[in-house]
Amino acid sequence: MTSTNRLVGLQGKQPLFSFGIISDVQYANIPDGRSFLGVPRYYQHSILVLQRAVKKWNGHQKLKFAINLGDIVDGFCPKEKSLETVQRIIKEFEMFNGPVYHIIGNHCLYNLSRDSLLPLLKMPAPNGRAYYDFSPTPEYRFVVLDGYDISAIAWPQDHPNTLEALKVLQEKNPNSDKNSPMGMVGLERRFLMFNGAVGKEQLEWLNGVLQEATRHGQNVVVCCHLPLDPGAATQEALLWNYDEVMDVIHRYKCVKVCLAGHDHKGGYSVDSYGVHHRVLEAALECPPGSNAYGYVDVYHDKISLSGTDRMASTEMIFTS
Ligand SMILES: Nc1ccn([C@@H]2O[C@H](COP(=O)(O)O)[C@@H](O)[C@H]2O)c(=O)n1
Ligand SMILES: O=P(O)(O)OC[C@H](O)CO
Repeated sequence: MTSTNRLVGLQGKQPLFSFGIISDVQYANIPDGRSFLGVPRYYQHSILVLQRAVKKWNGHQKLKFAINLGDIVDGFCPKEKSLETVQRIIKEFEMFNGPVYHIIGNHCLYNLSRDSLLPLLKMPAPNGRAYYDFSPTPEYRFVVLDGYDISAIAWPQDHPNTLEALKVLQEKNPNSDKNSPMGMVGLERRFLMFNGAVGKEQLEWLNGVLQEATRHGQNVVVCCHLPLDPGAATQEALLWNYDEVMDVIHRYKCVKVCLAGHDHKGGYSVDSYGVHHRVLEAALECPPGSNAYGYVDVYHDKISLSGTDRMASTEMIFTS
């Protein structure tokens, strides 16, 4: 037995690879505030959480990449400051010694148009898309979904995707404030303007990626700003067509874990097909001095999230 093997034996199995994770930084250089429901939001402190995350990730030394689950800037950021604020946050992410994979969130889109946002976030996606996949090792594939593909906040006002989204909201949400779920019942409460859907073309693309991953025997992690399982998030935070996306995912056995942000308190569930859903606690809601970030160890048979402070640790063991 070599000394390395002995060490592995003592410490348990070594991960195939590891990566850093954070969500909903929602930084703005404005006084602290509260959500609509009164939850405190620490707009200026959140950048410190991000800085501490990056420092920790760099100290770890073995993280292959980091994932930002969306909403790096807050909607209350004064619009004349949007560009410099987004650039400032991206610079903080760039202090990480490795690639960072970004996902767009509603607050990003309140600040900048999709066209200006995407080049700044340097997504590895062709044709101006905000959905993509990457394979950090032969055993794994990551799929990043754009939950604001069909959305009333993500495209020019006359864009077909905006018009399609407005039609959905008109049919599903009776309120004049389309961000209000007032009077809406159960899962129908997700039809809010700050959410959106994955369009038909993206669904077909997802199906193709999962087919290919299955052919290559890869495990898949799906990431989306908007949660995909009612068990892991409040109804008001779900992707409009989470059910259609999950129908595609459940056709295959390769998707083991879905990661999301948006629902700031965080959540965790395992659905009836054994897919793990982990919604991450927001950096924005960390009172000064506290944190919400983590790193994830990836194995053949499980994914283990080690969270800091407000981000709970979660061991996700695969059932098949
Ligand atoms: N229960 C709710 C939640 C939200 N709204 C509307 O959405 C806007 C954004 O909400 P935040 O949680 O990000 O503050 C808020 O300004 C409300 O218009 C709502 O009506 N009811
Ligand atoms: O981060 P926000 O302002 O989009 O809030 C999202 C809600 O918490 C979803 O329930």
